[in-house]
Amino acid sequence: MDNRSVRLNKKSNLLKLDEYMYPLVDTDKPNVFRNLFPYEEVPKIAFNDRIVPHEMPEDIWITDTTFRDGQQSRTPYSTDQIVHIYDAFHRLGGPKGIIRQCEFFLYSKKDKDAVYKCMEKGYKFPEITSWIRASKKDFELVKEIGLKETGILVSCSDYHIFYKMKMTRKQAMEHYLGVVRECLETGISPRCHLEDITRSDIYGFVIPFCLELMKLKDEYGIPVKIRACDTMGYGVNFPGAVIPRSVPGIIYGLKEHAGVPSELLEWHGHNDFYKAVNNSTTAWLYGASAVNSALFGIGERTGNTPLEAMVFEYAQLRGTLDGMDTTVITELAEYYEKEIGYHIPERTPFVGKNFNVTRAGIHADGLLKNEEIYNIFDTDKLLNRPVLVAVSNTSGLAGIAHWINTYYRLKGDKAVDKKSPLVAEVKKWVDQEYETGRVTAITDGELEKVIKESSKKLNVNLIP
Ligand SMILES: CC(C)C(=O)C(=O)O
Repeated sequence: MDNRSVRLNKKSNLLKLDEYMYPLVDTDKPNVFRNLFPYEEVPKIAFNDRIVPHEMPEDIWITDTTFRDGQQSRTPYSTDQIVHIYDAFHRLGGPKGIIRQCEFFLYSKKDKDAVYKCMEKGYKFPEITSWIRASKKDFELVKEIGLKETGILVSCSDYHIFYKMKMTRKQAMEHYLGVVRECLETGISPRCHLEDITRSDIYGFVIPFCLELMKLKDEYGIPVKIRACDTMGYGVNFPGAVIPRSVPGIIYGLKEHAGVPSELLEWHGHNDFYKAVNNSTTAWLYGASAVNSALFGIGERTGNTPLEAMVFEYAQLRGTLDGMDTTVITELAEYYEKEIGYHIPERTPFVGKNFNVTRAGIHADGLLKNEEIYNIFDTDKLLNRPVLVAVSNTSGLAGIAHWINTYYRLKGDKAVDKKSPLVAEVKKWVDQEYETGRVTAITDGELEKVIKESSKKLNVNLIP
């Protein structure tokens, strides 16, 4: 006789044997997956060829950690800067709140001031949420400020449990459940940050732990969120890769075996292996409603999933921007460069100075005939960034005129053409440069200088 109990799978409406109820596997020694992470060698990606089905939730959204993970890795923002960026996120995310939440530290007076000032805006989105030390006093503080949810660190790999916390899995789980219960007792919804999930024992620790968390959710009738943190960027999205590195495998396990509903499931990625964006999109595709990100990817070490990238991933997967105003991304990039003094690397997609600049003569020639040939989309319309053709020995008068018009945003009767004396003067300088043996590209700064000098010489005032 088979004594295992049965439970209803809400999705398929079929009764399933509780063989999928995973007990905690307490161990004496940490499982550090030496086969995948030999430390003195490059980590390995192994396959078992188990294929996980796609299951993108009906609603997906982006959450932001610019003021938490982002700030951890750079000079803190001033209160005014935080309020400015929060305001921009509100406009960028649009009325449907695709940028759903922003998380804030609550440690210092400055942190709290920023929260109060952002709350004063009265915006529905992004919701303001917090990150605190997991203590009763701090839960009370969250409540006092008037927030509904807080992040709590529940590191889940044996690297953290054994080496950092010096605990066993059982002790760690009991400790975390006690903290989560305390949080729920205060009436605050906990967001459990499962740090280092891509090096953790998914079926021996993560799933049994999340099953307990879901029980607490039901007991208190308060949402308990699971944030799967790929702390070291080890996650991969290749079909058939093994857990704990497989993003589809982790999301599948959390949903199907721990019973975490999509709307309580969030992915938090890091970019150590250049995979942050793809892994986050993969988390959406396999059933997490939320992906956590930071503006321009600014976060610990190589950074987090860039928020602006997920805006464009959203639009590509959904076929609509759903009310997001993408031109705010360009405003934010200018604000970072001019007001915050943060230099965005030139080749950064969507925001770098050169992201839509064509340099090669042959490409520039195509672009001048029809910009769609070498531009990813209408970057002028969507990002307020007209496509730019860099000036070189092959530019010709038309290329130089195009550069001047786009760089200085001259339109209509203000625009110059190839008959303009200013254009001829600049071309004279460019030709001289290459005739005297120059082999490098001409920079924007050099052109600005020549244009300024030529305008003065010709006594024209075309440039704003
Ligand atoms: C500290 C934790 C929550 C984190 O940000 C991460 O795992 O990346």
